[in-house]
Amino acid sequence: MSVDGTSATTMILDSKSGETLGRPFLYNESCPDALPIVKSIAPENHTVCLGSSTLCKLVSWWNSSDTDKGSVVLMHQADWLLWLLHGKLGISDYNNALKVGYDPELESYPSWLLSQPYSNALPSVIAPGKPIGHLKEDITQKHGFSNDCVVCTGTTDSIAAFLAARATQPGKAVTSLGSTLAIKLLSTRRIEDARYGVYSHRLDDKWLVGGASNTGGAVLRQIFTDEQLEKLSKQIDPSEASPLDYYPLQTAGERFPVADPNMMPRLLPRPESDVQYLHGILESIARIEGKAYSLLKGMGATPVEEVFTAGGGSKNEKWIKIRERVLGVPVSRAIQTEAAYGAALLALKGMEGNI
Ligand SMILES: Nc1ncnc2c1ncn2[C@@H]1O[C@H](COP(=O)(O)OP(=O)(O)O)[C@@H](O)[C@H]1O
Ligand SMILES: O=C(CO)[C@H](O)[C@H](O)COP(=O)(O)O
Repeated sequence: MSVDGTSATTMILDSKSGETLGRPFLYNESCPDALPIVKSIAPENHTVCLGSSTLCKLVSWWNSSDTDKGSVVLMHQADWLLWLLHGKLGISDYNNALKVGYDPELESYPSWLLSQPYSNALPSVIAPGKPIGHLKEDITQKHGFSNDCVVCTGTTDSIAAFLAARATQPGKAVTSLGSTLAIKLLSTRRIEDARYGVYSHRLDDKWLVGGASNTGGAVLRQIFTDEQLEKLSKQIDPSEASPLDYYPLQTAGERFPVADPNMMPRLLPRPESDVQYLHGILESIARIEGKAYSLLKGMGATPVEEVFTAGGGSKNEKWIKIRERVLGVPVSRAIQTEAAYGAALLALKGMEGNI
């Protein structure tokens, strides 16, 4: 069994009682108060040098909480859910731990992080899909699971979506069109630059390069119901380029392909026709996606050759055609569009490798 969760969704717990110390920090939440401190200890433009990084959330909590800090542990959303299943506190994977500063190439935390006063709060890190232990007995009995059910380390939601798409060759990519737009491009070369919200996750001996924008389905849901999206999309001609130019965001702040905490949403002027309005929004999100893939190519990543689509937006065939026109490469719906399918494949891989 394994779990995927939104990257950088962060919880601080008492490492003795397991009680949470304060509220969780959500994946797209920014802690600008901590950014100057993090930039002063990390290498220039390192992945953690984003206000929404897990390390910024840890530093912000550490410097603002009056809680006794003698026994605290940081956990990510997936780590915490898995802990409820296996009962071993403080274990993470090198995908979820990337944004707190773990180096998946060195397979360790860097010295500039281990020398910090909060380094004892950092979780131990193993590869995704590695067995941690059996399900807790109360869980097994309550839910009728087999006694030999093993819980494995997890990953982040957009990496799980990539795994679900079963893309294995460099140049293949998965765009997750969920609440947000998250991009994962399989590359032989690792790249990162916090100025653009670009980072690389390790996938065995290759790199999943990309980032996560704050644009995406959550903006659509603010304006249209899913039923309206389906009805209005049927009336869109995807071969026609929309003249409308938006930057669809729910609130101020963008993470990728531009890291700007002050970027304002742009969703006006609104035309009379809802069909034209939706067309403009879908096309504008496609342009952001295209800018992201061009940025990754310009930074030296393997150029994108084909894009598979995951998430709720993958059901929109007209949007897929708009994106194919804007990106200039084949775009299709992934064979499995649910990230959870990728988490299941990770658990299967973990068990096959350990039987
Ligand atoms: N027909 C559609 N066209 C475009 N987007 C859609 C359509 N139906 C649902 N969505 C979008 O899919 C999103 C939900 O996708 P999902 O992958 O479940 O998101 P998440 O897991 O990030 O919450 C919603 O924000 C919604 O706007
Ligand atoms: O936007 C998000 C969720 O919708 C997360 O940031 C997403 O997990 C992307 O992060 P990562 O690239 O580390 O998987």
